[in-house]
Amino acid sequence: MDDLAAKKCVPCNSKDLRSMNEELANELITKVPDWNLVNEGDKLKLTRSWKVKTFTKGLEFFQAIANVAEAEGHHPDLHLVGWNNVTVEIWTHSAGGLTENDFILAAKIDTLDLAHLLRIKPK
Ligand SMILES: C[C@H](O)[C@H](O)[C@H]1CNC2=NC(N)=NC(=O)C2=N1
Repeated sequence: MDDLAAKKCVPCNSKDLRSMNEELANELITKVPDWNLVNEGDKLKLTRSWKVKTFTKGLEFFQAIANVAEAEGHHPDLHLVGWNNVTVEIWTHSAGGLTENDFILAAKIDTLDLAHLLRIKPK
């Protein structure tokens, strides 16, 4: 399975875009091991959480992700809770579940250098 981060998302309005089954999702999640595969009432999603240094750095974090999403035409759900807790959820709304687009977006987000925005976990 080639490098997901090097791939391009396909338009979500293509008629043959179908959500994948859990078996394939369990295979693909190994390519983005820092993400969680969650099943929310039979809808599969990818999620990942971070702690940011400040509320405004959380917004910078969102902007960096938004730039990737806009370039791909594929968008995550962004949550900033309790001023410094960021959670990103990714799924394909038009397919009602997961498609390869979601894993591509997650892999591209993982290539971003956002360490300067994050609270370093105490060892
Ligand atoms: C026309 C365009 O492809 C759609 O509106 C896109 C925009 N971004 C999207 N992002 C996600 N995550 N799911 C979608 O179904 C979706 N649809």
